Amino acid sequence: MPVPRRLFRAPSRSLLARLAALIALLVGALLVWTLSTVYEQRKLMHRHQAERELQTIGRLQAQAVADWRTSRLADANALTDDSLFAQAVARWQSAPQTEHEATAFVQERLRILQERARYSVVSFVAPDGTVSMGNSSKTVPDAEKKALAHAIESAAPAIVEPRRAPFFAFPFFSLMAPIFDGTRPLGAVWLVMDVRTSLYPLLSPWPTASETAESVLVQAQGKDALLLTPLRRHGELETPTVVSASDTARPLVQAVAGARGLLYGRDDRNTPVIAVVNAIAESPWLLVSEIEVNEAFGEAATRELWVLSLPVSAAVLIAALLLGGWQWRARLRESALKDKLAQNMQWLESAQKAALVGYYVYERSGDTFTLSPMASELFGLTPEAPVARTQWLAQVHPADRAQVLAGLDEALRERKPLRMQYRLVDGSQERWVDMWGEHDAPSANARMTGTVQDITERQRAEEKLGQYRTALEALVRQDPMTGVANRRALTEALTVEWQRAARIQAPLSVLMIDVDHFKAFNDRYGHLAGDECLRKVAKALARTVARATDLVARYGGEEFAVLLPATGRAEAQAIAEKLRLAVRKLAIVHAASGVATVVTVSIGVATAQTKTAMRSEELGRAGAQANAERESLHLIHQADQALYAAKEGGRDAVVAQAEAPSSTALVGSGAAPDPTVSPPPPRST
Ligand SMILES: Nc1nc2c(ncn2[C@@H]2O[C@H](COP(=O)(O)OP(=O)(O)OP(=O)(O)O)[C@@H](O)[C@H]2O)c(=O)[nH]1
Repeated sequence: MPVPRRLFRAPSRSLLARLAALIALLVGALLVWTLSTVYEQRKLMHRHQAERELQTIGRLQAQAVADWRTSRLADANALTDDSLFAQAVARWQSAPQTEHEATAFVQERLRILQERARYSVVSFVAPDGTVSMGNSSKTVPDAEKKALAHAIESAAPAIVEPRRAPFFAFPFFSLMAPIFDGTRPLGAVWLVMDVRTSLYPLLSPWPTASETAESVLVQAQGKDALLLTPLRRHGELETPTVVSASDTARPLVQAVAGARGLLYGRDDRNTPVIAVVNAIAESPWLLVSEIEVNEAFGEAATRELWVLSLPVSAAVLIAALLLGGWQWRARLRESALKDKLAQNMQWLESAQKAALVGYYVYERSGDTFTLSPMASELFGLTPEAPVARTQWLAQVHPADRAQVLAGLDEALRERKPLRMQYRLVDGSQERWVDMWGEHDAPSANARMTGTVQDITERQRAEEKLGQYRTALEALVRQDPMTGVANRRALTEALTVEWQRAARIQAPLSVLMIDVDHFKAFNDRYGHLAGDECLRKVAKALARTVARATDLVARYGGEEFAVLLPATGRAEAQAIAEKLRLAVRKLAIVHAASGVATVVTVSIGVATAQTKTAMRSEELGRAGAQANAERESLHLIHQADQALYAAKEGGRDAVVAQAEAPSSTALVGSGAAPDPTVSPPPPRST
């Protein structure tokens, strides 16, 4: 029955593996995309956070600087607005030698101011710039002189921006607080503050221990930026430091140019920085707070990268573990399969040994056989080494070699399955093998694989069985008492011979032989003697018929029949006569016979002149068989009638059936021709 084709075919393993790889790739890409998006968002968040922090710091520092500056101005204003102090100064100036009280008052006031507000220098400076009181006695520097003049002129404190000057060993910030006696300028109080301990600390507080964050105060000098406080990396300002306006990338320059708030730029080392610019209220100062971009959120970005790479690493680790596990499982399965295969091979080997079956591979390219151990044992060759065709052929029985070689060549040439049985030479013995072979799929190097089985025992058993069968068949067709053929054998043989005779248009004769007065013989000599008599008669008959194709049969009781193929009427009669005489010659005493003193036989002869072969063929195979059986019986009947006539004629005689008036009457119609003698009366028994 044809196997129905499956509508759905299970996908192959390689397709599944490719699909899994594609899905893994897509999942990986999605994961990377998600993580990179999250990373970018978090990076932005950190940037905003850093920017906010910087803005807050800048604002706080600017406020502190503004407060500081306001305080200084407040101190100066307080002096300028202090009329008592101005009067005391006026008195002191008018009579410095005598106005001790005024002098002391001025000195005390200045001392208190210095100690309270921690000024480095608090001196009174005459309008010409000479320090006339306090812990200095020199002329103030030029900048202070200018400020003094400006302060007197504007009647308000004047500021000299922070700087370093040879007058002091430290960078300082100074104010000139003008003192007036009414409208007359008396001079000014010079307030000097060491900015290292007062102003600088206001610029240094950062919430984190930053390495690159710094704040610097700048002031416009034309279009350039003048540094009022030092850059952290550059140390103390020894000389006025000016950053050129051409250096537009620097936040300091951008601040001077008017930029405020948050901006990005590069520092003097061209390192990207983020800066915030705050103007100091009521002053020309600008506070620029900056930090390297990398420090502001580079680390956070790196940290984020690390954090976000964790899921990726975990995924990769899990994937690696899964892959490893899968590989491990595959290895285990492979090893289990190998064990199973080895076991199966062992079983196969054992089964092959038990069944005496081996297998082989025949490589056409090299004309070699590779034999399994069992096959090698069968052929008596070395196992597992390729065997040349000639070597293999040498093991085949010489009588079978040509046929075996032709069979193999034909199978190879016509790509047919191989099937042959042949003998092998096994020392002095012969062994039979059954060899099967199938071709592999078409390829350049044609291969044939197959089995070879030792069938010697089977062959022997079959031979024996054949012998038994033949013997049995002979027994079935043999009369056990006399040893000649029985009635069944006669009937079969007669049908066959009749057909042959009809085919070759040869005559066929049948003799019916009956022992005369055998009842009387039995009665006289007993049944055992009767049996012996029958055996002797049968032997005599069998001995007397000449040809191998003649068949002597015991038809029943004391009656025998002889089938004489290709024997005409006259010849049959002659043979019948010889048989009759042969029985007589036995000389078996029969005192009770009314015919003779010895046992005699009567013989009826019937001959079929088969001119009807054509007609028989026309009947067809089954019809011819039935016709043959019918005509055979008819022939026997005719012989029997002739025998009857012989008995009637006095016994110990041969009577032939009468010549047939026409051949058709004999074979086709079933109507029996008349015998030469008139119909005999029933035989006496
Ligand atoms: N001993 C012995 N007798 C047999 C055997 N078969 C048949 N008979 C006997 O053969 C005898 C045949 O007798 P009948 O048929 O009357 O014929 P007949 O006495 O031979 O007389 P005719 O045939 O007329 O000459 C019978 O008595 C049978 O019992 C056998 O196998 N052995």
